[in-house]
Amino acid sequence: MTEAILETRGLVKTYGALRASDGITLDLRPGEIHAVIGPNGAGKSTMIKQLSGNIAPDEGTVHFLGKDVTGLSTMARARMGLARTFQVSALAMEDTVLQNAVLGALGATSSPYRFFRPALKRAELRDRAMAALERMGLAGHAATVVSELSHGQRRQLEVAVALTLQPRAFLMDEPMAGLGGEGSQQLTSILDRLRAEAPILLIEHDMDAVFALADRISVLVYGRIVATGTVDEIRRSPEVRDAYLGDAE
Ligand SMILES: Nc1ncnc2c1ncn2[C@@H]1O[C@H](COP(=O)(O)OP(=O)(O)OP(=O)(O)O)[C@@H](O)[C@H]1O
Repeated sequence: MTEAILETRGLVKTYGALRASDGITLDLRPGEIHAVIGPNGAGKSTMIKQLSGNIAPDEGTVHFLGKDVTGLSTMARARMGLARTFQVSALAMEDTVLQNAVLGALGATSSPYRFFRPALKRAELRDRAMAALERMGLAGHAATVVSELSHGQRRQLEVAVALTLQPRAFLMDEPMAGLGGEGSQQLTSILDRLRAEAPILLIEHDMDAVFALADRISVLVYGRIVATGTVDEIRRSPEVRDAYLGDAE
């Protein structure tokens, strides 16, 4: 079996009597998009926060690149190459596209004295930032202030900022939210290409995007994974239809 890039085993997170994560075991393999779907309140965000390190599980482990990272901070995981995007837009709206990308690249450097680096190093950061912008088709907007970008372009910039981290895996929480049809189609084709760079764990309500992109889908209901399979397997599963898809098709 291919070795997983990211893996959870038996994650449990409780809030009072509520088991928001109830023994979640799943993995993310090289080159894939693994989508996690489920009704509102199923525990998708709680799960992804445990993967990124924003909250600690009560039980269970998270392994990234073969290392147990359960006790590591979000920053330590990010420096290992775990990139989280889209939960809350972290862009500086009054700065330019390039300034945002440079800040992202700066965040990826590990020295605590990074703000005192000589100008020469800054040129490296700038090059890395420009390369990421070029790959997202934003090089022509490098000098544009972020608040002037369209919604879809901001999402592209968020991906570019994540790319400056030279990520080994992406965690994406509802990237299609708030995008119109054209915007989600554009982002869908970007994510489609991005999986070759690093696999993507994708939480998404837009089922068109999920069915178009996912190599595997896991269905989360009341904090438990009730099924994992290919798009066809999940579409055909009566259990999944009952639990989640309902009248979606
Ligand atoms: N900090 C918290 N304190 C108490 N309860 C919480 C907390 N965070 C989440 N919950 C509860 O845990 C459950 C799972 O929430 P979570 O946000 O993970 O679900 P979700 O699947 O991401 O939902 P949505 O699709 O609506 O974003 C919900 O019942 C929620 O009310």
